[in-house]
Amino acid sequence: MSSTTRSRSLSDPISAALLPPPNESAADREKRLQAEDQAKKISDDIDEMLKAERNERRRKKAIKVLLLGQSEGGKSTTLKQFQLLHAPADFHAERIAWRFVIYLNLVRSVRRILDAVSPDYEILNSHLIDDDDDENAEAASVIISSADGTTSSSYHGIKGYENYHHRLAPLLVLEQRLITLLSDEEDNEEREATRLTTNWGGSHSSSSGSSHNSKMRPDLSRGLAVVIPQTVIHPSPSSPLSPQSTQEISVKTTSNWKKALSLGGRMKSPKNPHSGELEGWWEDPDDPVHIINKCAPAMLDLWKDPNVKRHLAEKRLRLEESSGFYLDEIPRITAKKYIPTDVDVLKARLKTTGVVEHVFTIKTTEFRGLTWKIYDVGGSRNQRHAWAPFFDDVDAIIFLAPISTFDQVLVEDPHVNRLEDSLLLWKSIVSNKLLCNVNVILFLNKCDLLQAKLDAGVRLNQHMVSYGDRPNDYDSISSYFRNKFGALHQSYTPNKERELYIHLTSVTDTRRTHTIISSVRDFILKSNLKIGGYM
Ligand SMILES: Nc1nc2c(ncn2[C@@H]2O[C@H](COP(=O)(O)OP(=O)(O)OP(=O)(O)O)[C@@H](O)[C@H]2O)c(=O)[nH]1
Ligand SMILES: [Mg+2]
Repeated sequence: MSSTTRSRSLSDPISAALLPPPNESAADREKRLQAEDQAKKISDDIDEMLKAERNERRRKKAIKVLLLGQSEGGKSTTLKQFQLLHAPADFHAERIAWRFVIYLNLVRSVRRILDAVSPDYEILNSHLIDDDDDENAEAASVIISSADGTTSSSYHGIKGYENYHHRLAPLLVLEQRLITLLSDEEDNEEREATRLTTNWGGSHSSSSGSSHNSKMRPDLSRGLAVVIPQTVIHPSPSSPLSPQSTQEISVKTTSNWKKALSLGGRMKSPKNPHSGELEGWWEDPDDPVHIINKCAPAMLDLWKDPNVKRHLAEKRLRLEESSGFYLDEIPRITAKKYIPTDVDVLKARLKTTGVVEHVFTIKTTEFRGLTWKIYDVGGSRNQRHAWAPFFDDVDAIIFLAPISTFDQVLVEDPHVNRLEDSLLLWKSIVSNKLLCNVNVILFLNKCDLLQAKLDAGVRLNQHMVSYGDRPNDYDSISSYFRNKFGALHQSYTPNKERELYIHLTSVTDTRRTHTIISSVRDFILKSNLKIGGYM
């Protein structure tokens, strides 16, 4: 240390105290400098130790992120993207298990079509028929006779309905089997929950699941749910449909379903000819693929039938925009040796119940490995009570608002517009005092579906009067939503310093989502370190 560094202002009492004594001898000076050097070394060592300790603490502390938003908003899909980016080996190891969910999603789409073109559909919806509408009035006359039991084969909406129903009946039976497969056989508690959740079992759901990890919080459930239509197997084409036949239901499963279904116990590769082992599921006569594969031509015929298409258009059923849509890829999905691609897994619809914790070790250039805990929650209304226990020590929230849903209603309450629900939910999150210091990142999601909807001529102002006569194009509408959500944050946040980051996303698009996730990850990391005083 040079003496020039000590030329401090005498008005500073510390500087004055540190000044060398007047008339200091050369020997004393040497001694003093040595002592100062030693003191500095000790101080540097302490700094170094503190830094190492801080790094260690930083390494150990998990960053906690909550994924929030309404059901079908894209939370679990965002989580899959995190996994694909940061734990690709795990993602790929689980890929094969998603085959069953994808089959279920496919069966569901087929069922929705069959229901929509069924003669009984009109019975269920007869209260909607406008007497002034000639076409519907004609349908109504058929309905009446159908209700009398006299028109079992006289439905003239789509020709060949009975034939389709007959050819596709095995799929409806398979549905039940797939649900059983997806529930965890080894876990009685979960199996009970599974049974309770399904209406065809005769009882009702206990929904927000039980915890399997005693260390987890009370509401933390590791359960996932397979979204499938309620299983109503029609005894005959003209039998009345259950009013709930197209309702979504959940089957609780544990994370074990992925392991259990990954490659099956009897499958080995390469196989031993004497062991009874199978090379792949396609050699197992009990595997669902055989029914799926056999029904493929009938599925294709149904989906390509111009009459069916016309009926769906009349009923404004745009299956292409619904979750878990695979009808455009029937030959590939139903092939005996089908292995789901990354995109297939991202598109698969699996409803979440409770709160599911996922732990990642994320490596960045700055950190060798930092633990991230990402909580994926169930977004439907009856699941939202489970969110609050996670609010107290969360570092960031990624809120997903699907903006393509402006013309849709909630599954759980058909009187509520889905976008209105998202806005209200957003308002309640951003105004929450417990969350006032939590970073909030907003994903305005399903932008690809928004674009498709606008291309199909759907007008926003017919569903949101406040939009007025502004242009009905993607750019205008997406910035309108950006401003609307942004303004709510601005008005209601208790922390006016909090910056809001808004991204327009389509979280099934891997390349773009990975770029967004990386920037969100770095932002969360930086602000977390800032708050912790590490930067
Ligand atoms: N086309 C398209 N599909 C999406 C997008 N985001 C999600 N999906 C699909 O929408 C469906 C619902 O997404 P999820 O991620 O399961 O929704 P969630 O928010 O987890 O829903 P809950 O678990 O019920 O709360 C899935 O089939 C996804 O593949 C998107 O941006 N574009
Ligand atoms: Mg989910």
